[in-house]
Amino acid sequence: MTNPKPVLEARNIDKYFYNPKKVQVLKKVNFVINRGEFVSVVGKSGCGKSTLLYILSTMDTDYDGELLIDEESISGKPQNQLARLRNEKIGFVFQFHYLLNEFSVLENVLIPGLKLGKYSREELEHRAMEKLKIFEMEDHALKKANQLSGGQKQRVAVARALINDPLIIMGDEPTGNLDKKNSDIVFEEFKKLAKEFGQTMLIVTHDPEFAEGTDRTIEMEDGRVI
Ligand SMILES: Nc1ncnc2c1ncn2[C@@H]1O[C@H](COP(=O)(O)OP(=O)(O)OP(=O)(O)O)[C@@H](O)[C@H]1O
Repeated sequence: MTNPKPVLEARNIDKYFYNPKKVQVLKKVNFVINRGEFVSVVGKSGCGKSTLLYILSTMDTDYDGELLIDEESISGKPQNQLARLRNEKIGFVFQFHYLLNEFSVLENVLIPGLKLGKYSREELEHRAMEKLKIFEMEDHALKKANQLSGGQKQRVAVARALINDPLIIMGDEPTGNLDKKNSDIVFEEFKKLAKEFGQTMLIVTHDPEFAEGTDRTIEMEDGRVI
């Protein structure tokens, strides 16, 4: 067995909100996600899951403790460096797909690639088609995003998250807005990414079935990992 390689590490993360009283919503959160792990984060509404994901995804920098991505401490880095790191290393899938309706499926998938600027437009189109194929969406590539069903849109959102070959995919309730049938389909796609591609993923979910299908579950209660 090769040694596990840490992709994401939270060390003693504390987070406070002032509304207007000071409230601590994350309390000494510690964990490591290793390469190839498919991990879910569960816990009751209000326990701090979204707050944690916001910090882990480098979008919220106002916390105490340390965050390491790819074995590098990123706490205290300037915003422009964080933006680049996010684009390069993290793929996002949210509850709502956030596709641009007036753009084609193909364009939606390649946009984060254009932003990163590592590949030419031609290469990106090729890569985008490859990602769409994983989810059997390649035949829809030239449709406008608003011509797709909810489940199809979310599959495109997952393909988009993969365009820059991220180190880790983070999801906030990626099946939360879908009916049972579509949520099952999207969940199967996540499982396929884990099994066939060894993609590292950290997914916040309310769905116990989804959590059960992941390699490991991080359970939160009142701002702590239990
Ligand atoms: N911007 C904010 N200002 C003040 N308090 C906040 C803010 N955002 C979240 N909170 C509080 O922080 C706590 C954790 O919220 P968070 O959204 O992280 O919970 P969650 O576990 O993701 O909940 P849910 O499952 O309902 O999405 C809650 O008590 C919430 O009211």
